[in-house]
Amino acid sequence: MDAIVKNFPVLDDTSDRPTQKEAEEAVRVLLRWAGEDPTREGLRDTPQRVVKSYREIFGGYDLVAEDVLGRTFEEVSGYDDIVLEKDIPFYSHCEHHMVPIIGKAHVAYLPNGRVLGLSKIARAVDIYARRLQTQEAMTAQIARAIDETLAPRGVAVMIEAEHLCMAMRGVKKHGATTLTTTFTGAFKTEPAEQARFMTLLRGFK
Ligand SMILES: Nc1nc2c(ncn2[C@@H]2O[C@H](COP(=O)(O)OP(=O)(O)OP(=O)(O)O)[C@@H](O)[C@H]2O)c(=O)[nH]1
Ligand SMILES: [Zn+2]
Repeated sequence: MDAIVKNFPVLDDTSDRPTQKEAEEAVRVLLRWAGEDPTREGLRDTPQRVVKSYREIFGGYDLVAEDVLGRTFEEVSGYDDIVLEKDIPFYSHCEHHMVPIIGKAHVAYLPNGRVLGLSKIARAVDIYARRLQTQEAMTAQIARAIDETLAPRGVAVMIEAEHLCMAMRGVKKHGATTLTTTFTGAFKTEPAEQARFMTLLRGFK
């Protein structure tokens, strides 16, 4: 599992990164390759816009989920039962085709004294979504980041998503959904806890 969970090989030395101008030139090359004229009025600012947009949708490479998840607190009157954040919408891009993956993440954990700010779970989901991904890796990465930062009694992550590389091209199966899960701790070792996670997900759909 370690290979796919490991943080992405984000460039250590930022000087290895192409400049904004080089990235814009790459977009111009793709436009010409597709048969377009990048100098026509409608496309003149497109390379700049694409790079700006990529900066946002691939912004997860510059962020560390563990930093976000590090903000925890324990004043919850002894609450120690399941916390489930469901239907967290996300947009990612598959690493094979760089085409969108559109889905929802459901994330639960069993606290061990400390809890996470609710928004931090969604922020962590976004950090991993805003990288090139496989759904399996993204699921495992979210679970591992929460597991290692919060040290809860267990983490359960389910992702359901549509891969546009399967819908708009290739096999063209629009509407097919992929489900992936990662369980750690009690969710992995105790079937009853895993069943409770599933029931809570189904129960409120
Ligand atoms: N397991 C997994 N596969 C994915 C994911 N996203 C895309 N893929 C698959 O990655 C595979 C890449 O297959 P290749 O044969 O190398 O590429 P391709 O010729 O473009 O394949 P087709 O999509 O079948 O046309 C395809 O089967 C995709 O459906 C993902 O998140 N997880
Ligand atoms: Zn793909």
